[in-house]
Amino acid sequence: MSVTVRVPAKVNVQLAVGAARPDGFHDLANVFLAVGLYDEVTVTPADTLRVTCAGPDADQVPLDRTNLAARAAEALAGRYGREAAVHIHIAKDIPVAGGMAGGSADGAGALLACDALWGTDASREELLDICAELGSDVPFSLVGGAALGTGRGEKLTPLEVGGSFHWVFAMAVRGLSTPAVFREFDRLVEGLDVPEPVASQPLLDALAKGDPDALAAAVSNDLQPAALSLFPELADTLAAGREAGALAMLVSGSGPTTAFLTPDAESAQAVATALRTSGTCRSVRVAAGPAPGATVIDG
Ligand SMILES: C[C@@](CO)(OP(=O)(O)O)[C@H](O)COP(=O)(O)OP(=O)(O)OC[C@H]1O[C@@H](n2ccc(N)nc2=O)[C@H](O)[C@@H]1O
Ligand SMILES: Nc1ncnc2c1ncn2[C@@H]1O[C@H](COP(=O)(O)OP(=O)(O)O)[C@@H](O)[C@H]1O
Repeated sequence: MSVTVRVPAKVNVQLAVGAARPDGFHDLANVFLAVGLYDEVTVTPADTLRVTCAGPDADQVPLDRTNLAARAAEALAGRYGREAAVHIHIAKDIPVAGGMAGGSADGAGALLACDALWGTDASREELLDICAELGSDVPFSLVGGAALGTGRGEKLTPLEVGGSFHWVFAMAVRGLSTPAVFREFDRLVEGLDVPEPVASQPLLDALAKGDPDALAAAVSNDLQPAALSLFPELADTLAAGREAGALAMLVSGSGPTTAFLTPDAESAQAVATALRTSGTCRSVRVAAGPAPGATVIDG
């Protein structure tokens, strides 16, 4: 018997970053929107814990115990005093090291899949606690939809969304490491007074109304200057999207995936076509959000 869970990618429509905390993390006002690009995580009983992965970026995914899906299975097994004896297969469609929380998605997916396979019947709170131990973005991958993440991003408040937003994502030729981008943020703000991160009310209103023009006027990402500093060519991708008529363009989280907000599904296709021919990115995908969080689709 196997269980398969589908888990979405995310884009951060606002990412406000505070000063580095004593523990090295940064307080955030992180407005997550789940989008319809998915990994599928399948767990099957096995003699020992084993991870396999298929998909365009599969060669960049670690298959050892550092894989977030393996860590999730071990964390749940540890709490319930059992062995994490499962084969975890990841059908990966979310770009790796792209600022779209692909690893976090696999962590949340494996957790939910193992919970169903083993019949542990952990409460939502318990699953969210394990997610927060695995990484700052993992709780949101479980929950999906739209949410404000505070603390290091793990404390979630669900947000109302009044419609579907149409996005184009441009994948870059290489990845960016999240810690390296936060370190670059620290370097760029050195000597400056970094304000407390707060969610933008106009942005929350735009989400609630489902108004793409208002959302376009309100999106922001405090990590964008750091991502551009480490990966200057991203400015060319952003410019290509602007020329193609996107309402707004920004780096997704720590990058280097760039995200383009468009008025509707048809204009998303047009912006995608222009980006594909611009020669400024590796590949282009269209996806709408909000999308549901981790969901058992089989088993
Ligand atoms: C930046 C964001 C925006 O959603 O995502 P990505 O763009 O990478 O997907 C997240 O904050 C990434 O979350 P996640 O990838 O889960 O990070 P974690 O494993 O918790 O932390 C990895 C490293 O990122 C830095 N980090 C992360 C979160 C945070 N609030 N402050 C930090 O300084 C720390 O250096 C930490 O050691
Ligand atoms: N299941 C996983 N899928 C992808 N990357 C993983 C996974 N588990 C651990 N990682 C590690 O996490 C790093 C960040 O990957 P990812 O979560 O895709 O990007 P981001 O943090 O930018 O959203 C990868 O470079 C990889 O070393």
